[in-house]
Amino acid sequence: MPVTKIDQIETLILDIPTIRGHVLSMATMRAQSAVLVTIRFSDGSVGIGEGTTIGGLSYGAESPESIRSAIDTYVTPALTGWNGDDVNGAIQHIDRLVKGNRIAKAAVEIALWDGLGKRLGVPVAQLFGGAVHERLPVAWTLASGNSETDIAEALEMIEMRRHNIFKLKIGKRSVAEDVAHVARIKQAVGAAASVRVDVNTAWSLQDARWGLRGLQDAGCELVEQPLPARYRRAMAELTAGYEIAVMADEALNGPEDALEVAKARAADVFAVKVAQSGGLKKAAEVIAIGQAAGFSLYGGTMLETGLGTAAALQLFATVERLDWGTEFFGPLLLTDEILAEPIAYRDFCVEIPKGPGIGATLDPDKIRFFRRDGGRTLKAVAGE
Ligand SMILES: O=C(O)C[C@H]1C=CC(=O)O1
Ligand SMILES: [Mn+2]
Repeated sequence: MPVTKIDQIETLILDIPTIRGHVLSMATMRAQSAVLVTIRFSDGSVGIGEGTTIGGLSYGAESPESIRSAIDTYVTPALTGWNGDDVNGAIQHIDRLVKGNRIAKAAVEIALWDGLGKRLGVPVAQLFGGAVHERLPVAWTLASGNSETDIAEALEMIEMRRHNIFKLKIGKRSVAEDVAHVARIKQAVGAAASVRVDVNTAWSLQDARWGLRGLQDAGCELVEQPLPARYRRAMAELTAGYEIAVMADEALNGPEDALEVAKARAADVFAVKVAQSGGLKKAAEVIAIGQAAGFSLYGGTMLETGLGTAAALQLFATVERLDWGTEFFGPLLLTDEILAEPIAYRDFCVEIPKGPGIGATLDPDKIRFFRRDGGRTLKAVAGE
């Protein structure tokens, strides 16, 4: 049988508005920008992948533009002509040629797994040993910037049975204001929901000591990345010092970071993100390190569209225990769906898409409409 080669790798940026302003400590999102990767193979098969970050360069070291340019300039020439079935060889080759740029690598790797799964007629979960879940619990992020709006949103989500886990984005206001905001929301939802917060690295150790004490007294169950990613010793101090669970997010850029965080006991929980880990395989390694070191796990998102979300679901469907559930709600934050068949959310869970590859098919009209080079301006996309 002839080898199935990588013929072409195409990239484009999609700008899709969010349903409301998403207020994070480092940026307010009004649109999400996703890099879509399409790999065409010599047998006519196609694989798709997504590389997405949050708030331009305000979340991490990669931007939509840098993701696209890293792929076009360095990854594509190195992989053109490569055996498309040799996903491991392709990943290792790129790792030797390109340092960092984990989100760019993840986008290409997802498209490679998708192509392989489609050619074999199996879901990507099968390539990782098989799914052990059909659905996973899914959180929603309350980040309108206003307590009353957040409360109304939370109550509506509980009523619809769509979410009963809420992650509140804090760190923009003073610690005292944030704690009061969290307490108001927890009081409003009561025992019907789990309330957690994400500080996105905004606090100093001093802020965090007051913050964690106040949050746990308010009934908040978990605090995500209160301190900058490099502050492992201070994160370890917080982890040991309070009952509230501490979760590492920005600190986890791949398996090497996972090992360091584990060694330092610099969290209780790993938020595992496919993009930040550098792909599905690397995310599986982060998960393995977390499990081996006795950490709890959580499926994290970069607020990907349905495409990146479907890819993540393929991996997390294979994980035995996700004690803190997942936050794979990205498509629900966007005004429009780019998949021909949307990912299903019901009974407080997200369902693992079925079908070969990552289980996602694009709606070509939506891609045409939202592509950045389609002639529309970012401001028009955001409805300004
Ligand atoms: O975890 C983050 O920092 C990013 C993200 C995940 C959910 C959300 O609302 O923002
Ligand atoms: Mn986070």
